[in-house]
Amino acid sequence: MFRTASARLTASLRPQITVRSYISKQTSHFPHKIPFRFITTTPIRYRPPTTDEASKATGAGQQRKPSFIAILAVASVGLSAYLVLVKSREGQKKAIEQKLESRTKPAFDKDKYTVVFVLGGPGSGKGTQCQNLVRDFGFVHLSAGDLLRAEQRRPGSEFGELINTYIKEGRIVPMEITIALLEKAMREDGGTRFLVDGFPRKMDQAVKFEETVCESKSVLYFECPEEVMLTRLLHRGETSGRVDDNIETIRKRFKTFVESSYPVVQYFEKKGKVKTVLCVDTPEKVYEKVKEIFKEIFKE
Ligand SMILES: Nc1ncnc2c1ncn2[C@@H]1O[C@H](COP(=O)(O)OP(=O)(O)O)[C@@H](O)[C@H]1O
Ligand SMILES: O=c1ccn([C@@H]2O[C@H](COP(=O)(O)OP(=O)(O)O)[C@@H](O)[C@H]2O)c(=O)[nH]1
Repeated sequence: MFRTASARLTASLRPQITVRSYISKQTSHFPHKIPFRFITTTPIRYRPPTTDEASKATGAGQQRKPSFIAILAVASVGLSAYLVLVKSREGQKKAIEQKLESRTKPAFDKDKYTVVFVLGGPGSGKGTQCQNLVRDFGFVHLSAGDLLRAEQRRPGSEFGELINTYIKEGRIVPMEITIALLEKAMREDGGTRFLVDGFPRKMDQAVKFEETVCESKSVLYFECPEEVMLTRLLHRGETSGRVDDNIETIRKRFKTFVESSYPVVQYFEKKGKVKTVLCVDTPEKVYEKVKEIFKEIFKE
């Protein structure tokens, strides 16, 4: 990480040094002083050097080797910037942690707010079905992945690089960040019925969210064979522009799902909250089953 930050800094500084020294040489030596190679013993009429000759004489355009001191200076600037970023990121993470720790009850009362967790492997169709539920049941769709990607793109975000790294590696972003984003989105929306899509993906997230934000009413679980999810994700990857819709990251996401996320489904199963839908059929057929389940749970 440090290397990347300092390398980027070096890269961004290097052209400026070259351009600046080129300009200062241009103004101090040319045209008042004629470069040495244009002074000859035979008197000739002065002709201004061509751009090519001038640049050869001044050394502009040539690859300069940065001195050791310059490299050291750039590296230490890079390191300091990186340490400041880490300190402020850690500070912010700690502040969220403390805020959550200090709560004695969830921020949202489960009798006034309805939270349904929508779980399933990557590419099982969670997002697709959530859109149908928003249309027919007046739910607000909160995709944890979308919220993380938005935070990653937000200019000035302390977590942008960290989120990008976790997503690219198919790992689960530290829970404080995701929980804070979900809670903020719930507050800002002002609705009362939420589909929390793709979260919780790990036991610590499940426990912390229910303790501090809101207890879930139900869990919708999309069961899907890996080969089917793989085909869908590779197809989605052709247009999604997502850094994780590629074969290498997809394999890692499957592993993370089996090791960390499936235990969450089992945890809620023991509590009798899970409704499972097999989703190898067409989106329309899958939705028929989902709709029946929602009609049953939310009949009013
Ligand atoms: N039942 C389905 N049959 C075929 N393709 C589907 C089905 N459901 C979703 N898809 C497609 O598969 C891809 C992954 O679906 P998506 O809803 O984004 O999954 P998830 O949110 O679980 O990652 C998308 O390109 C979507 O259009
Ligand atoms: O609570 C979450 C939800 C998502 N992610 C990250 O976001 C990626 C994409 O998740 P999303 O739900 O958008 O897509 P899916 O994997 O379900 O297709 C995951 O692989 C994780 O790296 C995370 O860290 N925590």
